[in-house]
Amino acid sequence: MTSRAAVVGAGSWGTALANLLAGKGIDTVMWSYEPDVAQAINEGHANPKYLEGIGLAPSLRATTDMGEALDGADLVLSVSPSHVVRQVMSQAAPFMADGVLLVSASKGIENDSLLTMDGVLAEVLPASTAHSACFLSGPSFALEVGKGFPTAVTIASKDEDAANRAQAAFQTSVFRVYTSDDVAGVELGGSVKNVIAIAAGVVEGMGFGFNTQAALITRGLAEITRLGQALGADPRTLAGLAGIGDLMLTCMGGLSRNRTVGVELGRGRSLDDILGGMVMVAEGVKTARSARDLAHRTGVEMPIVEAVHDMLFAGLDPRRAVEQLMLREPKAEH
Ligand SMILES: NC(=O)c1ccc[n+]([C@@H]2O[C@H](COP(=O)([O-])OP(=O)(O)OC[C@H]3O[C@@H](n4cnc5c(N)ncnc54)[C@H](O)[C@@H]3O)[C@@H](O)[C@H]2O)c1
Ligand SMILES: O=P(O)(O)OC[C@H](O)CO
Repeated sequence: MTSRAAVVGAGSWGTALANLLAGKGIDTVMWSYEPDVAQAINEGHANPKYLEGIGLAPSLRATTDMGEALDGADLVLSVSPSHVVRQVMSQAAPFMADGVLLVSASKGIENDSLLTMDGVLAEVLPASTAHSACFLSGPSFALEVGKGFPTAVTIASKDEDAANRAQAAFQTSVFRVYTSDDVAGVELGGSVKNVIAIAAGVVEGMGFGFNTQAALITRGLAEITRLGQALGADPRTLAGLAGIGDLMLTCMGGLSRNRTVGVELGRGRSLDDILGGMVMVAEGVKTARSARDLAHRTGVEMPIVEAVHDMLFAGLDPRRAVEQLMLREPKAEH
């Protein structure tokens, strides 16, 4: 049973999950990159920068000292933006005790290495810790978890006992946790849906309607499933919470940062301008590069991912992108 948790990352998701653990009576300490965030959590029991309007458990503490955050922890939650996970968890590794339960809740594919977080963590953590690592994903806006809205997620691990322990640590009456042994499916579903959500936002920003959204979500899932299968994922995972579940939430939910980036792109704003005005991370932007590169490497056709990449990084006009997708060579659906 988990008695002491360290949450490495004090953004929206780290704060919501740390608050959930602390609310269960687990002694929980967060590591924050930003001193003002740690101060707000310790003194105001709130994180207004990343989780506005949510009061936090008074027992929840935060520090910028990694050793202090990890001291005595039997569960470590890695929940930084994916492009800094390698660096942050390398810093955390020397403070992690043998046999610690490592849970990762970040969603993304690293540029260049093209690794999802399981691959990144395997390179920076001891083999035994990485082998039993768990990956939490599914349709879960931090703000709604913070408000206690009923939510369901999947935790995948190659180690069944570790998955069961992580399930027990996070399960509450409003946070239902399923287990899975399909790490690849859970990781790829959670990462590539962010790229499709940017496309869904573009469609919204251009003023199109439900027909276009439904087509995009369905064909987006086909791309995710094709890539997943090429990389060893179980297609049933992609038909579950970490696949279609999270894809629907992120493509349709107004709280999504990725969808918001797309809406603004569709309205004609430049990427630099959009990102310059955002405090939080939109993982789909960097993952668009990685997903496109993975598609090329595996020979998997991913035209929506390709279009998002080109709108973000190659100046493709959204109107032209839609036209190109609609006028691809006619084909059978499956
Ligand atoms: N927010 C959500 O609703 C949600 C839900 C599920 C999964 N996730 C995933 O959780 C991960 C974390 O996202 P978030 O939403 O909590 O982040 P966020 O955008 O709310 O906050 C960004 C965090 O990154 C930190 N940071 C910035 N630069 C850093 C650096 N150089 N080194 C270390 N830390 C740095 C900031 O201090 C802050 O804690 C992402 O992979 C995201 O996809 C988020
Ligand atoms: O706000 P987004 O787009 O980063 O999505 C957050 C979560 O991944 C939803 O499950």
